[in-house]
Amino acid sequence: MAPAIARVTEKMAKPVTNGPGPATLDRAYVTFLAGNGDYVKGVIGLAKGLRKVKSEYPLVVAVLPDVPAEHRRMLEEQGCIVREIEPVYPPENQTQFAMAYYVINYSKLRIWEFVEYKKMIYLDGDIQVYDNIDHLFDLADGYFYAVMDCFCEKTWSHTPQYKIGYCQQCPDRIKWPSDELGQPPSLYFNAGMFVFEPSLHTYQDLLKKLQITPPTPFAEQDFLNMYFKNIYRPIPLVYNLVLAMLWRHPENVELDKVKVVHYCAAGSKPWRYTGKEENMEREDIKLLVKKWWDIYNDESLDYKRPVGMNQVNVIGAAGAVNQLQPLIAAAMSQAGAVKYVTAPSAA
Ligand SMILES: O=c1ccn([C@@H]2O[C@H](COP(=O)(O)OP(=O)(O)O)[C@@H](O)[C@H]2O)c(=O)[nH]1
Ligand SMILES: OC[C@H]1O[C@H](O[C@@H]2[C@@H](O)[C@H](O)[C@@H](O)[C@H](O)[C@@H]2O)[C@H](O)[C@@H](O)[C@H]1O
Ligand SMILES: [Mn+2]
Repeated sequence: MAPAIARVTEKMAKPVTNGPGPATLDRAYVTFLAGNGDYVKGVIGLAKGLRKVKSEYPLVVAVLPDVPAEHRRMLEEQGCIVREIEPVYPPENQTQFAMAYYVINYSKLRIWEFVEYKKMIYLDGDIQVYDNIDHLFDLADGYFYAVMDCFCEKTWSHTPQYKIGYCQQCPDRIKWPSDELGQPPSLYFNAGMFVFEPSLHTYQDLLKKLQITPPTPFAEQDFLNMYFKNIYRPIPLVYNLVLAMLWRHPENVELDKVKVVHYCAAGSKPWRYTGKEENMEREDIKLLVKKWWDIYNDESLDYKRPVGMNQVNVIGAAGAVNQLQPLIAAAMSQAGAVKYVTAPSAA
Protein backbone atom coordinates (compact mmCIF):
# COMPACT_ATOMS: atom_id res chain seq x y z
CA MET A 1 0.00 0.00 0.00
CA ALA A 2 1.52 3.29 -1.11
CA PRO A 3 2.24 5.69 1.80
CA ALA A 4 -0.23 8.51 2.25
CA ILE A 5 1.17 11.78 0.94
CA ALA A 6 0.20 14.87 2.92
CA ARG A 7 -2.38 16.61 0.75
CA VAL A 8 -1.25 20.02 -0.44
CA THR A 9 -4.31 20.99 -2.41
CA GLU A 10 -4.27 23.45 -5.29
CA LYS A 11 -6.53 25.66 -3.05
CA MET A 12 -3.30 26.48 -1.26
CA ALA A 13 -1.59 27.32 -4.50
CA LYS A 14 -2.76 30.90 -4.83
CA PRO A 15 -2.44 32.70 -1.46
CA VAL A 16 -5.51 34.89 -0.98
CA THR A 17 -3.94 38.17 -0.01
CA ASN A 18 -5.69 41.28 1.19
CA GLY A 19 -3.63 43.55 -1.00
CA PRO A 20 -0.25 45.10 -0.30
CA GLY A 21 0.86 44.93 3.28
CA PRO A 22 3.99 43.91 5.22
CA ALA A 23 5.23 40.47 4.23
CA THR A 24 4.97 38.23 7.32
CA LEU A 25 8.53 38.61 8.55
CA ASP A 26 8.54 35.42 10.63
CA ARG A 27 8.89 33.24 7.54
CA ALA A 28 11.84 32.80 5.19
CA TYR A 29 13.50 30.40 2.78
CA VAL A 30 16.92 29.25 3.89
CA THR A 31 19.82 27.58 2.09
CA PHE A 32 23.33 26.53 3.06
CA LEU A 33 26.63 27.56 1.44
CA ALA A 34 30.09 26.14 2.18
CA GLY A 35 33.48 26.69 0.59
CA ASN A 36 34.82 29.18 -1.97
CA GLY A 37 33.82 27.12 -5.00
CA ASP A 38 30.99 27.34 -7.51
CA TYR A 39 27.99 26.43 -5.33
CA VAL A 40 27.57 30.20 -4.87
CA LYS A 41 26.21 30.15 -8.44
CA GLY A 42 23.55 27.71 -7.27
CA VAL A 43 22.49 30.05 -4.47
CA ILE A 44 22.41 33.10 -6.78
CA GLY A 45 20.27 31.09 -9.21
CA LEU A 46 17.95 30.10 -6.36
CA ALA A 47 17.59 33.74 -5.21
CA LYS A 48 16.66 34.79 -8.76
CA GLY A 49 14.29 31.84 -9.19
CA LEU A 50 12.39 32.73 -6.01
CA ARG A 51 12.13 36.32 -7.29
CA LYS A 52 10.86 35.10 -10.65
CA VAL A 53 7.99 33.18 -8.99
CA LYS A 54 7.24 36.28 -6.89
CA SER A 55 7.85 34.64 -3.54
CA GLU A 56 6.84 36.90 -0.65
CA TYR A 57 9.63 35.76 1.63
CA PRO A 58 13.36 36.47 1.90
CA LEU A 59 16.14 33.95 1.27
CA VAL A 60 18.51 33.49 4.20
CA VAL A 61 21.90 31.98 3.33
CA ALA A 62 23.68 30.16 6.18
CA VAL A 63 27.36 30.47 5.24
CA LEU A 64 30.32 28.64 6.74
CA PRO A 65 33.34 30.79 7.69
CA ASP A 66 35.18 29.61 4.55
CA VAL A 67 32.74 31.44 2.24
CA PRO A 68 34.75 34.43 0.96
CA ALA A 69 33.68 38.07 1.41
CA GLU A 70 33.26 38.46 -2.35
CA HIS A 71 30.71 35.62 -2.46
CA ARG A 72 28.84 37.08 0.53
CA ARG A 73 28.75 40.45 -1.24
CA MET A 74 27.34 38.83 -4.39
CA LEU A 75 24.62 37.17 -2.32
CA GLU A 76 23.68 40.40 -0.53
CA GLU A 77 23.62 42.14 -3.90
CA GLN A 78 20.97 39.59 -4.90
CA GLY A 79 18.85 40.53 -1.87
CA CYS A 80 19.87 37.53 0.27
CA ILE A 81 20.22 37.73 4.07
CA VAL A 82 23.68 36.27 4.79
CA ARG A 83 24.14 34.61 8.20
CA GLU A 84 27.49 33.09 9.20
CA ILE A 85 27.28 29.76 11.04
CA GLU A 86 29.91 27.62 12.70
CA PRO A 87 30.52 24.16 11.22
CA VAL A 88 28.93 21.12 12.85
CA TYR A 89 30.96 17.91 12.82
CA PRO A 90 29.68 14.40 13.54
CA PRO A 91 31.45 12.35 16.20
CA GLU A 92 34.84 10.87 15.29
CA ASN A 93 34.09 8.07 12.84
CA GLN A 94 35.43 5.70 10.25
CA THR A 95 32.29 6.07 8.10
CA GLN A 96 32.58 6.03 4.36
CA PHE A 97 30.12 8.81 3.40
CA ALA A 98 28.30 8.27 0.10
CA MET A 99 30.17 11.40 -1.01
CA ALA A 100 33.28 12.44 0.97
CA TYR A 101 32.13 16.08 1.13
CA TYR A 102 28.87 15.10 2.84
CA VAL A 103 30.64 15.62 6.18
CA ILE A 104 30.14 19.39 5.80
CA ASN A 105 26.40 18.92 5.33
CA TYR A 106 25.95 18.34 9.06
CA SER A 107 26.40 22.12 9.37
CA LYS A 108 22.86 22.45 7.94
CA LEU A 109 21.67 21.68 11.49
CA ARG A 110 22.55 25.26 12.52
CA ILE A 111 19.39 26.54 10.77
CA TRP A 112 17.27 25.30 13.69
CA GLU A 113 18.86 28.18 15.62
CA PHE A 114 17.25 30.81 13.36
CA VAL A 115 14.39 31.29 15.82
CA GLU A 116 13.55 34.82 14.65
CA TYR A 117 11.64 32.84 12.01
CA LYS A 118 8.60 30.78 13.04
CA LYS A 119 8.57 28.68 9.85
CA MET A 120 11.26 28.15 7.23
CA ILE A 121 11.61 26.23 4.01
CA TYR A 122 15.11 24.79 3.54
CA LEU A 123 16.36 24.43 -0.04
CA ASP A 124 19.74 23.03 -1.12
CA GLY A 125 21.86 25.36 -3.25
CA ASP A 126 21.47 22.91 -6.17
CA ILE A 127 17.69 23.37 -6.20
CA GLN A 128 15.62 25.68 -8.42
CA VAL A 129 12.03 26.81 -7.75
CA TYR A 130 9.98 27.13 -10.97
CA ASP A 131 6.54 27.71 -9.41
CA ASN A 132 5.51 29.67 -6.32
CA ILE A 133 5.52 27.38 -3.25
CA ASP A 134 4.83 30.03 -0.59
CA HIS A 135 1.65 28.13 0.36
CA LEU A 136 3.81 25.47 2.01
CA PHE A 137 4.43 27.94 4.85
CA ASP A 138 0.75 27.45 5.76
CA LEU A 139 1.05 23.71 6.36
CA ALA A 140 0.05 22.75 9.91
CA ASP A 141 2.70 23.33 12.58
CA GLY A 142 4.22 20.43 14.50
CA TYR A 143 5.30 18.31 11.54
CA PHE A 144 8.39 17.95 9.36
CA TYR A 145 7.46 18.08 5.67
CA ALA A 146 9.69 16.79 2.86
CA VAL A 147 9.55 14.71 -0.32
CA MET A 148 10.30 10.99 -0.27
CA ASP A 149 13.65 9.97 -1.73
CA CYS A 150 14.47 7.10 -4.08
CA PHE A 151 16.70 4.14 -3.17
CA CYS A 152 17.57 2.99 -6.71
CA GLU A 153 20.79 4.92 -7.50
CA LYS A 154 24.23 3.36 -6.92
CA THR A 155 24.70 5.82 -4.05
CA TRP A 156 22.36 3.44 -2.13
CA SER A 157 24.33 0.26 -2.91
CA HIS A 158 25.30 -0.05 0.78
CA THR A 159 21.68 -0.61 1.87
CA PRO A 160 19.53 -3.78 2.08
CA GLN A 161 16.74 -2.09 0.11
CA TYR A 162 19.10 -1.46 -2.83
CA LYS A 163 20.43 -5.02 -2.65
CA ILE A 164 16.94 -6.51 -3.03
CA GLY A 165 15.69 -3.83 -5.45
CA TYR A 166 13.10 -2.39 -3.03
CA CYS A 167 12.14 1.27 -3.33
CA GLN A 168 9.51 3.25 -1.39
CA GLN A 169 8.66 5.00 -4.67
CA CYS A 170 7.14 1.70 -5.90
CA PRO A 171 6.62 -0.51 -2.82
CA ASP A 172 4.68 -3.11 -4.84
CA ARG A 173 7.36 -3.69 -7.53
CA ILE A 174 9.56 -5.79 -5.22
CA LYS A 175 7.75 -6.44 -1.98
CA TRP A 176 9.75 -5.98 1.22
CA PRO A 177 10.45 -9.52 2.64
CA SER A 178 9.13 -8.77 6.16
CA ASP A 179 9.50 -12.36 7.36
CA GLU A 180 13.22 -12.28 6.47
CA LEU A 181 14.12 -8.59 7.08
CA GLY A 182 11.42 -7.47 9.51
CA GLN A 183 9.77 -4.06 9.10
CA PRO A 184 10.38 -2.30 5.76
CA PRO A 185 12.48 0.89 5.95
CA SER A 186 10.51 3.87 7.30
CA LEU A 187 9.34 6.60 4.95
CA TYR A 188 12.64 8.32 4.08
CA PHE A 189 12.91 11.89 2.81
CA ASN A 190 15.44 13.69 0.66
CA ALA A 191 17.02 16.39 2.85
CA GLY A 192 17.54 18.83 0.00
CA MET A 193 14.16 20.48 0.70
CA PHE A 194 12.01 20.54 3.83
CA VAL A 195 9.51 22.69 5.75
CA PHE A 196 10.43 23.08 9.41
CA GLU A 197 10.05 25.25 12.52
CA PRO A 198 13.27 26.65 14.05
CA SER A 199 13.43 26.01 17.80
CA LEU A 200 16.27 26.34 20.31
CA HIS A 201 15.07 23.25 22.14
CA THR A 202 15.10 21.16 18.95
CA TYR A 203 18.45 22.70 17.93
CA GLN A 204 20.15 21.81 21.21
CA ASP A 205 18.60 18.32 21.18
CA LEU A 206 19.72 17.74 17.58
CA LEU A 207 23.34 18.61 18.44
CA LYS A 208 23.25 16.53 21.62
CA LYS A 209 21.85 13.46 19.84
CA LEU A 210 24.26 13.94 16.91
CA GLN A 211 27.22 13.45 19.22
CA ILE A 212 25.94 9.99 20.26
CA THR A 213 24.74 8.87 16.81
CA PRO A 214 27.23 6.88 14.70
CA PRO A 215 27.50 8.65 11.30
CA THR A 216 26.07 6.85 8.27
CA PRO A 217 26.64 7.18 4.49
CA PHE A 218 24.03 9.90 3.88
CA ALA A 219 25.32 11.96 6.76
CA GLU A 220 22.85 14.60 8.02
CA GLN A 221 20.11 13.28 5.72
CA ASP A 222 20.14 9.92 7.52
CA PHE A 223 20.36 11.68 10.88
CA LEU A 224 17.40 14.01 10.14
CA ASN A 225 15.34 11.02 8.96
CA MET A 226 16.01 9.21 12.23
CA TYR A 227 15.39 12.32 14.33
CA PHE A 228 12.09 13.40 12.70
CA LYS A 229 10.79 9.90 11.96
CA ASN A 230 7.65 10.29 14.07
CA ILE A 231 6.54 13.69 12.76
CA TYR A 232 7.70 13.34 9.15
CA ARG A 233 4.90 13.88 6.64
CA PRO A 234 5.64 13.26 2.94
CA ILE A 235 4.60 16.00 0.52
CA PRO A 236 4.13 15.50 -3.23
CA LEU A 237 7.17 14.96 -5.44
CA VAL A 238 6.42 18.23 -7.32
CA TYR A 239 8.07 20.01 -4.38
CA ASN A 240 11.47 18.34 -4.81
CA LEU A 241 12.08 16.40 -8.02
CA VAL A 242 15.18 14.30 -7.27
CA LEU A 243 16.38 13.95 -10.88
CA ALA A 244 16.97 10.21 -10.68
CA MET A 245 13.18 9.84 -10.50
CA LEU A 246 13.11 10.64 -14.26
CA TRP A 247 14.81 7.36 -15.13
CA ARG A 248 14.07 5.29 -12.02
CA HIS A 249 10.31 6.03 -11.61
CA PRO A 250 9.12 7.97 -14.71
CA GLU A 251 5.58 6.72 -13.97
CA ASN A 252 5.60 8.89 -10.81
CA VAL A 253 6.72 12.09 -12.59
CA GLU A 254 4.60 14.65 -14.47
CA LEU A 255 7.41 17.03 -15.43
CA ASP A 256 5.09 19.89 -16.45
CA LYS A 257 3.59 19.88 -12.94
CA VAL A 258 6.96 19.91 -11.12
CA LYS A 259 7.47 23.09 -9.04
CA VAL A 260 10.93 22.42 -7.61
CA VAL A 261 13.86 20.65 -9.33
CA HIS A 262 16.76 19.24 -7.33
CA TYR A 263 19.92 18.93 -9.45
CA CYS A 264 21.41 16.20 -7.25
CA ALA A 265 22.12 13.45 -9.78
CA ALA A 266 25.83 13.00 -10.57
CA GLY A 267 26.78 15.45 -13.31
CA SER A 268 23.55 17.44 -13.15
CA LYS A 269 24.76 20.58 -11.31
CA PRO A 270 23.92 23.14 -14.03
CA TRP A 271 26.97 25.30 -13.35
CA ARG A 272 29.26 22.27 -13.90
CA TYR A 273 27.16 20.44 -16.53
CA THR A 274 29.15 18.70 -19.28
CA GLY A 275 26.56 16.11 -20.35
CA LYS A 276 29.16 13.33 -20.08
CA GLU A 277 27.94 11.45 -16.99
CA GLU A 278 25.36 8.67 -17.14
CA ASN A 279 21.81 9.92 -17.98
CA MET A 280 23.08 13.48 -18.54
CA GLU A 281 22.52 13.28 -22.31
CA ARG A 282 18.73 12.90 -21.78
CA GLU A 283 16.58 15.55 -23.46
CA ASP A 284 14.68 16.28 -20.21
CA ILE A 285 17.96 16.83 -18.33
CA LYS A 286 19.23 19.16 -21.06
CA LEU A 287 15.95 21.11 -20.89
CA LEU A 288 16.10 21.41 -17.08
CA VAL A 289 19.74 22.57 -17.19
CA LYS A 290 18.83 25.18 -19.84
CA LYS A 291 15.88 26.33 -17.69
CA TRP A 292 18.28 26.83 -14.79
CA TRP A 293 20.73 28.86 -16.93
CA ASP A 294 17.91 31.00 -18.40
CA ILE A 295 17.09 32.21 -14.89
CA TYR A 296 20.73 32.54 -13.80
CA ASN A 297 21.53 34.73 -16.86
CA ASP A 298 18.32 36.79 -16.74
CA GLU A 299 19.46 40.26 -15.61
CA SER A 300 15.84 41.40 -15.26
CA LEU A 301 15.71 39.05 -12.23
CA ASP A 302 18.64 40.75 -10.48
CA TYR A 303 17.71 42.29 -7.14
CA LYS A 304 16.90 46.00 -7.36
CA ARG A 305 17.47 47.61 -3.99
CA PRO A 306 14.31 49.70 -3.33
CA VAL A 307 15.12 53.43 -3.35
CA GLY A 308 15.72 54.67 0.21
CA MET A 309 15.48 51.17 1.70
CA ASN A 310 19.16 50.51 2.09
CA GLN A 311 19.06 47.55 4.45
CA VAL A 312 15.87 45.73 3.55
CA ASN A 313 16.77 42.39 2.05
CA VAL A 314 13.52 41.03 0.66
CA ILE A 315 13.41 38.74 -2.31
CA GLY A 316 9.77 39.06 -3.25
CA ALA A 317 7.29 41.88 -3.61
CA ALA A 318 5.74 43.19 -0.38
CA GLY A 319 3.33 40.40 0.41
CA ALA A 320 0.32 40.24 2.62
CA VAL A 321 -0.81 38.09 5.44
CA ASN A 322 -2.13 34.82 4.05
CA GLN A 323 -5.87 34.29 4.70
CA LEU A 324 -5.69 30.58 3.91
CA GLN A 325 -4.98 29.38 7.46
CA PRO A 326 -8.48 27.94 8.12
CA LEU A 327 -8.56 26.36 4.65
CA ILE A 328 -5.13 24.83 5.18
CA ALA A 329 -6.10 23.42 8.56
CA ALA A 330 -9.21 21.83 7.03
CA ALA A 331 -7.23 20.36 4.09
CA MET A 332 -4.53 18.97 6.35
CA SER A 333 -7.03 17.43 8.77
CA GLN A 334 -8.53 15.54 5.80
CA ALA A 335 -5.09 14.18 4.88
CA GLY A 336 -4.88 10.54 5.81
CA ALA A 337 -2.65 9.66 8.77
CA VAL A 338 0.72 8.55 7.42
CA LYS A 339 1.83 5.08 8.39
CA TYR A 340 5.20 5.23 10.18
CA VAL A 341 7.49 2.27 10.41
CA THR A 342 10.99 1.84 11.84
CA ALA A 343 13.93 3.89 10.58
CA PRO A 344 15.88 2.58 7.57
CA SER A 345 18.91 0.53 8.42
CA ALA A 346 21.34 2.89 6.73
CA ALA A 347 24.37 0.83 7.65
O1 LIG B 1 30.96 22.33 -1.63
C1 LIG B 1 29.78 22.39 -1.25
C2 LIG B 1 28.96 21.24 -1.08
C3 LIG B 1 27.65 21.41 -0.65
N1 LIG B 1 27.18 22.65 -0.38
C4 LIG B 1 25.83 22.88 0.12
O2 LIG B 1 25.32 21.66 0.66
C5 LIG B 1 24.16 21.25 -0.10
C6 LIG B 1 24.09 19.72 -0.15
O3 LIG B 1 25.10 19.22 -1.02
P1 LIG B 1 24.68 18.63 -2.45
O4 LIG B 1 23.46 19.39 -2.94
O5 LIG B 1 25.87 18.63 -3.33
O6 LIG B 1 24.22 17.15 -2.12
P2 LIG B 1 23.28 16.31 -3.07
O7 LIG B 1 21.90 16.89 -2.94
O8 LIG B 1 23.81 16.47 -4.47
O9 LIG B 1 23.46 14.95 -2.50
C7 LIG B 1 24.38 21.92 -1.45
O10 LIG B 1 23.20 22.00 -2.19
C8 LIG B 1 24.89 23.29 -1.01
O11 LIG B 1 23.82 24.07 -0.52
C9 LIG B 1 27.99 23.80 -0.55
O12 LIG B 1 27.54 24.92 -0.33
N2 LIG B 1 29.28 23.64 -0.96
O1 LIG C 1 24.50 14.85 2.84
C1 LIG C 1 23.68 13.89 2.26
C2 LIG C 1 22.93 14.47 1.05
O2 LIG C 1 21.91 13.56 0.73
C3 LIG C 1 20.97 13.91 -0.24
O3 LIG C 1 21.46 13.68 -1.53
C4 LIG C 1 21.53 12.37 -2.03
C5 LIG C 1 20.31 11.53 -1.78
O4 LIG C 1 19.17 12.27 -2.11
C6 LIG C 1 20.33 10.25 -2.60
O5 LIG C 1 19.03 9.64 -2.50
C7 LIG C 1 20.56 10.48 -4.06
O6 LIG C 1 20.71 9.23 -4.70
C8 LIG C 1 21.82 11.25 -4.25
O7 LIG C 1 21.97 11.56 -5.64
C9 LIG C 1 21.75 12.56 -3.52
O8 LIG C 1 22.99 13.19 -3.71
C10 LIG C 1 20.49 15.36 -0.18
O9 LIG C 1 20.00 15.76 -1.46
C11 LIG C 1 21.58 16.33 0.19
O10 LIG C 1 20.95 17.59 0.55
C12 LIG C 1 22.36 15.84 1.38
O11 LIG C 1 21.46 15.75 2.48
MN1 LIG D 1 21.42 18.88 -3.31
